[in-house]
Amino acid sequence: MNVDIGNALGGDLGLERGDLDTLDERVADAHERIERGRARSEHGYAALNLPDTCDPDAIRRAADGFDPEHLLTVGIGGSALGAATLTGALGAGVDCRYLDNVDPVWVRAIVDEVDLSSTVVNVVSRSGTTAETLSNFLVVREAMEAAGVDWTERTVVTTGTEGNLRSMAARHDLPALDVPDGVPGRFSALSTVGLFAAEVAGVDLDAVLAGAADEADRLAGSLFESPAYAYGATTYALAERGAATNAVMPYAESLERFAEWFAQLWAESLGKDGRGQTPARALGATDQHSQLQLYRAGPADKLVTLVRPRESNDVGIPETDLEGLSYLGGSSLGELLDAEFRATEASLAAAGRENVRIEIDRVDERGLGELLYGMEAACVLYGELAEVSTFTQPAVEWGKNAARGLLGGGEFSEADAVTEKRRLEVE
Ligand SMILES: O=P(O)(O)OC[C@H]1O[C@H](O)[C@H](O)[C@@H](O)[C@@H]1O
Repeated sequence: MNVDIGNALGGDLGLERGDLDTLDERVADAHERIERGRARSEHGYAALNLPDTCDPDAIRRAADGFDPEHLLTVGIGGSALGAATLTGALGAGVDCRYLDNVDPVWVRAIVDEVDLSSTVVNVVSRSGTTAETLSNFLVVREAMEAAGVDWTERTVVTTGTEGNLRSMAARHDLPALDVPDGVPGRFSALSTVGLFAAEVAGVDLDAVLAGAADEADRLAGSLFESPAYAYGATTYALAERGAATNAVMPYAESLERFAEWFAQLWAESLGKDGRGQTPARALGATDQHSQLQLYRAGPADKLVTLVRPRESNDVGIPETDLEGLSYLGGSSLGELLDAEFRATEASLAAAGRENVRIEIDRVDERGLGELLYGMEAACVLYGELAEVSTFTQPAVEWGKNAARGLLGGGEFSEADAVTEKRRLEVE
């Protein structure tokens, strides 16, 4: 992964090279703290050891013998987005669907659409208690029974060492993968959680982990020596100067889910104590024709993160004698995309709007391993610099408790707030 922070300097928010030189002393301290956490496998920091600790053979064993047409991953948040990112970018072999919402119309449509007799279901929940995931799984299980499909033959469970799902796996003798200790959901893409779906979809897990390991080897005590830390430190420094939003804009359709995964990582990890940076999702070149207006000419409170592969397959643009379009003929869609990318980057910089360029060589296993690991390490560094508790999500838990209380799942004081809702209705 290559990170170019040149356009983060000298813009409207006033970040200069000297500021980064000063910040670098704090990066050195933060790096030491991170390395200490990794050495002791502390909660959260353990995620940065996954390139070494993840056992791809265990994942391959769990997937062995399945050759499905469809893979239905039932999970939400960190239990779906890592897998969705990897299979969205790399998994061409199998139709991968993610039941990560409980919209009844949508769930019913998916369950009706797939051939359940040729589907593998991976139910994923670290806690084993997430209402959306368990409810969706019960719906899928019932649909399989109704279709005469033995769900116990087609279900793989990924969960913690205890909880409802673990007991169900034991009761029905289902293949079960462990969510590793100390790895929060949004940092679990490079574990059993993200990699089972990838394996079923034909992704080379060793190459993903090798890419991640390369990025891990590049963590160092200076932001100028580590691409991941360059990104983490720069985003932090810009946020401190008013970059309240970080718009992540991959220039590859296959990386669209990456922006979604990044949004959870950044929002849930860093949105604490009145601090944080709002992740926005954009896609190049499509969103040049919509959101870019705001990014270039709206409030100067944003950073745009442009992400792209350096190489990809290309499609030639046929010659045309249509007036005014002949310049396109003989060129290619790849050249057009590249020109759009560089033009957007320059247009933001010319308007004083900070942007960062992140590149991987290709959208392949190694590139995705580098990118996912690099962003996780960047996030952990940002959290250290901002002094927030990166690996917790109390605000999310509050909402979960309130919903559970409303559904009669126990006494939760948070549910009381629902009845106290302020109203000012206009009809
Ligand atoms: O894996 P689970 O325990 O089902 O959790 C799934 C998701 O639920 C919560 O809302 C957390 O905030 C997320 O970080 C987590 O990824």
